[in-house]
Amino acid sequence: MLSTEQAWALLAQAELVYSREQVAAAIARVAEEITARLGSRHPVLLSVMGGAVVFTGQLLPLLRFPLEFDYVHASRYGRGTQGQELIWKVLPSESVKGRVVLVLDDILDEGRTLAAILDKLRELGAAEVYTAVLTEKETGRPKPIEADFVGLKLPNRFVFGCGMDVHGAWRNLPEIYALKQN
Ligand SMILES: O=P(O)(O)OC[C@H]1O[C@H](OP(=O)(O)OP(=O)(O)O)[C@H](O)[C@@H]1O
Ligand code: HPA
Repeated sequence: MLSTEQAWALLAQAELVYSREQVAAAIARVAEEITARLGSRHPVLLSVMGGAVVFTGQLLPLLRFPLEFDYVHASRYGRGTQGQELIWKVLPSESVKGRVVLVLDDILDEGRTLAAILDKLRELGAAEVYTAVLTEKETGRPKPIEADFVGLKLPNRFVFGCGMDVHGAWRNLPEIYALKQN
């Protein structure tokens, strides 16, 4: 865990990538796109804990149509900055069977997390699966999946804020920052 001083030092040295106003505008646009595409489908929204917590909390009140809410918990970065094998902490519930499902996540980086979640949902018999991400990192490398709804594009840097953590800290920030490059 970072010490309190280390957490503040990381933030002081970081670069602002998107302001809270830019994040809010992107979420409002994504909400309109989701409404246009899924507003009549009574979907199950599946939030990927813990990173999607801020995106989910800001998006849901902008969706004025019938939906159900559930969550999964999968992690492959832990407190580090390099992805490892995906660890399932809470699997999708069987109630996704036959349903239109919209998966919400904070970031599409290498795409391995969402690809594994989509595989699991299809295995459980979801009828259609869509994905909405607050951010997508432009890694310059091919990804196993493409998101249906994307809020903001990110540079190929380690970022934090708006649900994304740096060594476990700063998910709570309303802006998005890039970690100082060494
Ligand atoms: O596209 P990928 O390279 O697979 O990375 C994206 C995933 O990484 C983060 O989760 P993390 O493993 O850090 O768990 P967390 O949500 O608990 O922070 C993020 O919330 C995404 O789910
Ligand atoms: O750049 C990132 N920041 C925080 N969490 C992440 N999970 C995947 N990529 C990132």
